[in-house]
Amino acid sequence: MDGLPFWKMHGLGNDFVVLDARERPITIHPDQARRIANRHRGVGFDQLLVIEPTQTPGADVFMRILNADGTESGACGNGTRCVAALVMADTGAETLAVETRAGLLECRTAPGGVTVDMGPARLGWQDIPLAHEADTLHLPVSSGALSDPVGVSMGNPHAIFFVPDAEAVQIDGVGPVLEHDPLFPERANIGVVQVLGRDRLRYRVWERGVGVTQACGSGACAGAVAAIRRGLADRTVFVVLDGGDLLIEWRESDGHVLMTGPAETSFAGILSRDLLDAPKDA
Ligand SMILES: N[C@@H](CCC[C@H](N)C(=O)O)C(=O)O
Repeated sequence: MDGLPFWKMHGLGNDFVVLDARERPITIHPDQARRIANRHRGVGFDQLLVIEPTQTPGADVFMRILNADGTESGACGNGTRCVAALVMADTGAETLAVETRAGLLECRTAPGGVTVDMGPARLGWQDIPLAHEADTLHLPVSSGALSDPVGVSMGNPHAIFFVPDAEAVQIDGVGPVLEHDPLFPERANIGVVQVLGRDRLRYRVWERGVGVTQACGSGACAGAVAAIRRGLADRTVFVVLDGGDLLIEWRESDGHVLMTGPAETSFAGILSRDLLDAPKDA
């Protein structure tokens, strides 16, 4: 395979390699994704995003999402803002419909970035999914000082633990244990939330398939939904992540979650052939 042009983008430090497969198909094997994700020998990313054509009525592009460990996810909030910003800058449009495995996401330019309608928060135990029936407002899972989380699917699985001090949680210790808990057959993104006020939440994350990241857009949505379900926050909240703030609204009329935040391009480059050569675990 020849070298491939890419963009390096990020949303609040959650960083992406973005590939454009609209004109020419691009298949990335998990082993290739892991090589590109390597921050010493590759380019480094939290997620690899592939923009693909779509036949779905109403959709402008399809976005494939690969984690740094090569696994695929249904949702990536920060990545959706970045892909939307990139394509909208290219076409001059102010709106874009991005199809993902989790559904069609309407995006529009907003002051300081992009607003994404992340679709409805899904709250059934099969939606997360869980290994067995359980109340998603009080999941029966714990590790160390973390217990009694709320389960939310934003198209990908999230467990949100409420804590008195988010900074005190050793997220890289407890995160991998909880990510692989048998309650989560597809593993889960693990978030801790400290309520700073009814309109302000502090959120830290251990991302499924990645580890600690500076920000997780779908996780910020899940954190807001969890806090609202528990009666701890209003319908519109700022979520404070390591990389900055996102504005999240859980709309009462249709249950959709709206996320607003920045999307930035760091640089453009070419993925070298050695990163793309025949997959080692094909
Ligand atoms: N960083 C993303 C979430 C990416 C996917 C996640 N790690 C998963 O496996 O579900 C975001 O901004 O939402």
